[in-house]
Amino acid sequence: MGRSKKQEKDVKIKRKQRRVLKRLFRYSRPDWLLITFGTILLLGAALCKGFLGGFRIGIFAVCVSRLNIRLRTKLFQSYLRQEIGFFDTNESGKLLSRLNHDTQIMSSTVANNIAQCIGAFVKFVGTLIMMIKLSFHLTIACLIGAPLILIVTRISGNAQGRISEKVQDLSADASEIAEETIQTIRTVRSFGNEDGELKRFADILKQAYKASLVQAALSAAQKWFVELAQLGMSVVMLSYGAYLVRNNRIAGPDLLAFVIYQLTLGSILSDISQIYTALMTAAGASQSVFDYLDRKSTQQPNGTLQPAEFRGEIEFSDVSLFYPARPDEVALQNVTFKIEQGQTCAFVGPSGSGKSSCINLLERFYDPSSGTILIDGREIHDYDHKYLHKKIAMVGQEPILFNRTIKENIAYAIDDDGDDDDTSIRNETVIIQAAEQANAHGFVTDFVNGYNTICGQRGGHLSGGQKQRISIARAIIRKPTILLLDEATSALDPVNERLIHDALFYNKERQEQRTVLISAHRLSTIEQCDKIFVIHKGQLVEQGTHEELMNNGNGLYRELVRRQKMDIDCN
Ligand SMILES: Nc1ncnc2c1ncn2[C@@H]1O[C@H](COP(=O)(O)OP(=O)(O)OP(=O)(O)O)[C@@H](O)[C@H]1O
Repeated sequence: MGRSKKQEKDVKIKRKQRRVLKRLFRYSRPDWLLITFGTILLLGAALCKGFLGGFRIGIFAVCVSRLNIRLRTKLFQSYLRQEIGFFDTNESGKLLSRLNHDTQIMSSTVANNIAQCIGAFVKFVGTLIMMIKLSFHLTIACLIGAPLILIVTRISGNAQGRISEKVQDLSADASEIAEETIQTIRTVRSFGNEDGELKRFADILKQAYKASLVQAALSAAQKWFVELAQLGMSVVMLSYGAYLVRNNRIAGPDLLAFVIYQLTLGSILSDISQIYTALMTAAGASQSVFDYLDRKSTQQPNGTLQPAEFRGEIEFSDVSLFYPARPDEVALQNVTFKIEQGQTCAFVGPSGSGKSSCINLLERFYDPSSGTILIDGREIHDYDHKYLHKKIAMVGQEPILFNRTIKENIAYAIDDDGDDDDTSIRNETVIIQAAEQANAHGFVTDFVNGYNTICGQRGGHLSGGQKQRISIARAIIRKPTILLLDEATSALDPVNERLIHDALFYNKERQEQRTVLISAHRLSTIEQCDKIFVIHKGQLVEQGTHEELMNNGNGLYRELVRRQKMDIDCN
């Protein structure tokens, strides 16, 4: 019974409220025009706010993407301009982490905080003006703690910037480990060392996590300090405000308004402090990116020479080389030799003696530390970069193919002057010709997809010998005047090796005048060379034809040949 009484009472109250509301509306009826106008304004404002808010988010998203694209393109461009020594000392995983990860942090933080920074600044100035208008003395009292907040923010922001730099470095190290492990997964698997690599990776991430904890602690401490300082400022301001009211130097309502402004200013200062910290964190992440962006290649700039005639004479004059990664060890020492146009010459010598280094210098992967390299009597760096690499082609010790079709890999060296049918038919013909010369046509046509077979990452879908032959085809398709072969046929069986050597340089009458330089361990393959250079511990110790060198009783070449013959006989 009691319950129904309570319900009746509630119903009565609700009816009363409704009546009051209806009455209120009735009273407002004369102002319906103004109310309608106000409602329209309200809706309009809400719509505008929503529209502008959405627009703002969209615009900043676009800004982030544009900034990111610009940064990444510039950074990638800067990488491509660096000398090869740069890549010897800066691991690819690190470079990729900078390119993909750090640039993302930079662009998103900067683009998102710029607007907030400007907004906070405008609000700060506006609020300050209003406060000064209400009471200059109170404003001064209120701002007494502000410099302290700014100083602490600055110190903490800078420290967080440094930590952020460290975290980015560590995350680049982790990328490096992941990249290296994935690239070398066969070796890792063959030693069963997956756990070891995982541990290396996780240890670095743990270090990054520890640094992030310090960063989080700093940021929390900063927040507490700012809040505390604001509280202190409010206490000072209120005590002083009460004193001013008591002495009739400020009206009570003005003090109330001032308090509201002061609270607003406090939250703006807190925003500014957070924005500063975020910008400093971005600055930390940016440091290495900017270091790479600003880095100038240490290699001598390329020249502009593009002579109509390129004969292919090579001359090393007192050339020494110290690799940037090992600046204290000499790789080549005072090497001097001359190779005439069209000659086929070979570098021989024990492993690590400096054969590839000579070839690296001719590719301009490195500049000599001293001495000069002349081609057709002109210093190698005087030639235009593209021109030089059209005239000089190289097949390296570990030929790398792209993860494209065989056709595309061989055509990599062709300058496409259009994609019309004529060009592609012409290209197809030269691709097959080059593959035939490199003794690759046979095995390529045996594949189900022929020239459209995908080679896999770094050519991983092909055997070592197949990779070498595709690389040779890619090198000779340009009809280079100088051909550098650095152990380029080492993975082939002797029959195939002989066939390629015959096709490339021993049947000279079939060839255009081409200078060929071979670095080889299998000495039987280079006996017919016009000149053989014997390199030992970075020095050129002998040179001559096979017969001349064999006649040198104490010569290193004769000794190397003897040892190889013994090995063959023993086997
Ligand atoms: N990029 C590099 N950075 C630092 N040192 C290098 C680099 N490349 C080669 N070296 C060093 O230079 C020396 C000569 O190496 P090079 O590759 O020219 O020898 P090589 O005669 O071609 O050896 P191999 O017959 O084993 O291929 C070696 O001591 C080697 O360790």
